[in-house]
Amino acid sequence: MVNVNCLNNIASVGLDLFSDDYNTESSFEDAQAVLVRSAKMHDMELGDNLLAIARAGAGVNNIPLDKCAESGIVVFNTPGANANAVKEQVLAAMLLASRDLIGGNEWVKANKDDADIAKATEKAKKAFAGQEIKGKKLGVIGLGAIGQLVANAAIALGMEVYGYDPYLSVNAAWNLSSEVKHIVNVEDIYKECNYITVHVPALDSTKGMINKEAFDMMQDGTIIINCARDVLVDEKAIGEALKSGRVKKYVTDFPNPVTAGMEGAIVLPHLGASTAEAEDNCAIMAVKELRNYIENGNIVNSVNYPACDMGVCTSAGRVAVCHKNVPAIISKITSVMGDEGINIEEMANKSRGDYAYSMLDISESASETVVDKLASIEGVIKVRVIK
Ligand SMILES: NC(=O)C1=CN([C@@H]2O[C@H](COP(=O)(O)OP(=O)(O)OC[C@H]3O[C@@H](n4cnc5c(N)ncnc54)[C@H](O)[C@@H]3O)[C@@H](O)[C@H]2O)C=CC1
Ligand SMILES: O=C(O)C(=O)COP(=O)(O)O
Repeated sequence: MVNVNCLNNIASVGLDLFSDDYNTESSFEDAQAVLVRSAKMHDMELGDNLLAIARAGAGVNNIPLDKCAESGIVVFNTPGANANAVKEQVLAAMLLASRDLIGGNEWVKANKDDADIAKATEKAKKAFAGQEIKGKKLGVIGLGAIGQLVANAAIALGMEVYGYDPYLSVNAAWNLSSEVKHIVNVEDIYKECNYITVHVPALDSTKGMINKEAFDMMQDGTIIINCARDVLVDEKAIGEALKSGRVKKYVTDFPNPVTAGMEGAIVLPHLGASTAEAEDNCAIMAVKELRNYIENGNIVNSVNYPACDMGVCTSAGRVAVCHKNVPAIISKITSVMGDEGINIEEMANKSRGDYAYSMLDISESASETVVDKLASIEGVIKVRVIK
């Protein structure tokens, strides 16, 4: 039985994909596999039995990726599975920041008992007049799964779109409308755009990237949308930019003690991925990734170990080894097999930064002796007999 712990609510359509060999009611301490959304895991004690964590979503800043890699715990996310939900929220955010629909609706609620509300409406409405997004310039910072959908949708809505992503993958570039203007210096976005939306992960290199210097370059009345992470925007600086009129509206998906009451901000309670469709997509992808890793040893969509996929094992045995990415370790692993008279029928080795992963399809199932010998090699972190 494989113990699975869910740190957040995970859509049942995903959990239903676990076979009877999985117990999805496990405690965290006893779990071999964990499913998580936004629960913060940095201070959690990671058990020796824990093999994998799947983030049903995109952002992994709530998970201690290096600590997991060091312990041979493979962390997965679900790239793109909630991107459309966030794209639709960004479109709504641009419209909410452009038309005072929230203020207008509040006025209606406040005047609901007025028998003459229809007449009063025609006088009051000028207070809620807005602007159109068609023809305006939108800057998209980060053109991954979400950014590219936002950019393409904005083109379809008649906006002029500037896109910035120095690490853009070739696949992502293929998906991007040719009408998106390729920006190589992010300052051009700050200087030129009426709307700016950010879609980068929270990393040391991106924290506070939208700061005072950025606001100083912007035009008065710029609208900022942040459905990525609060830490990307310097909150003191945006508070001041809202006061001065440099920024007209800040739409953020991340309430905190600073943003929650910020004048000029529209603050949403982290709803970007909260659609039935996105929750189902993420749960299905996360469970499939976990099962593929637990049952076959394959790594697909990991954020701390390399991709490594040998399909379903057709040999008599398969061993998977999480190890450090250091010289001579592969020859030590294969020597153990040779010394034990085991034939390696197929093998894969992949590395990612300081860590690597080897899978060996072998002529017999690895014995305890083989596992002990592999585990004692310096730099080997975790050895698993898959078959
Ligand atoms: N509000 C919500 O509920 C949700 C928020 N998110 C947030 O949105 C972020 C992006 O999500 P996805 O698009 O799915 O991720 P992704 O990994 O597909 O795209 C991120 C993009 O950012 C780019 N990037 C990294 N550093 C950059 C920099 N300094 N400047 C410009 N571009 C940079 C990368 O090259 C990549 O193309 C997530 O990391 C997460 O924090 C994601 C899903 C839901
Ligand atoms: O996928 C992401 O990065 C998100 O921010 C979504 O978070 P959630 O799964 O709604 O807690």
